[in-house]
Amino acid sequence: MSDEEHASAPHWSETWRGVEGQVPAGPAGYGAMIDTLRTFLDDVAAASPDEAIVAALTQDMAGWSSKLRPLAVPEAERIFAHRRDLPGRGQTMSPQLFIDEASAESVRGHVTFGDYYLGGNGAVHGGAIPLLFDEILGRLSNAGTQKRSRTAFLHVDFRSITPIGKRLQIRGWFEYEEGRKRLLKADLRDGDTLCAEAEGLFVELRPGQP
Ligand SMILES: CCCCCCCCCCCC(=O)SCCNC(=O)CCNC(=O)[C@H](O)C(C)(C)COP(=O)(O)OP(=O)(O)OC[C@H]1O[C@@H](n2cnc3c(N)ncnc32)[C@H](O)[C@@H]1OP(=O)(O)O
Repeated sequence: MSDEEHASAPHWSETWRGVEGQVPAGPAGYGAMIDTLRTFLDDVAAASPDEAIVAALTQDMAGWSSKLRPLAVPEAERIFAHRRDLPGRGQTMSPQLFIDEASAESVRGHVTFGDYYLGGNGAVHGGAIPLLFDEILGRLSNAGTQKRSRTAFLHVDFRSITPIGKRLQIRGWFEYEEGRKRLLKADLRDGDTLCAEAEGLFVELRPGQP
């Protein structure tokens, strides 16, 4: 999918676009590069390569690292994880989250964990699921306000295995706000099956707090 198609696809609602503000300009094709990287990581995880492939791949990857290293920039100028117009914010640490509907109070989306996120026996790794919840609730907590917050705690209950390779539904919503504290909840479902649910406390940062 091209960057232009990403931008017009219904994965990122106009509502969140409005409340999250501007996204950094990046080179054309950045989203497609990240998609390719995701597919690559899934392929690496699923493959059993021979010695020749391992040697060639190691050399190719080292070559790309030496091209990228001199291009490193300070955090504020980075594109990776800052492209909020792309599913998964243009990063590969957590799975590609598609936002289907969002407001300042709630969000609904879908996600498919690739082979890269496998824990064992077809189930998603138990550390990847809190990452997804932190991502969706962290964004929701900050949607609609200039007052940024950080996760103080994130409680996750794993209710049944989360399958690899299936399109799953995720929801997040505000429970209440009390002073600087914002309590949010989320759940992750495979059709009618509840896979996991989360409760997170997000605390609004004071001026100057990192
Ligand atoms: C392009 C980018 C896109 C952006 C898109 C980004 C999406 C991803 C977002 C991910 C967000 C993250 O993962 S953030 C990274 C992970 N989180 C962190 O690193 C946070 C580390 N912790 C901290 O910095 C701090 O502990 C804070 C900010 C959370 C709170 O410290 P503080 O500001 O000094 O506040 P403090 O006075 O202690 O607490 C305020 C109130 O909250 C309560 N409180 C505080 N912590 C807790 C706690 N763990 N459990 C219960 N209650 C707590 C206190 O009792 C108090 O209640 P009362 O007495 O007032 O009733």
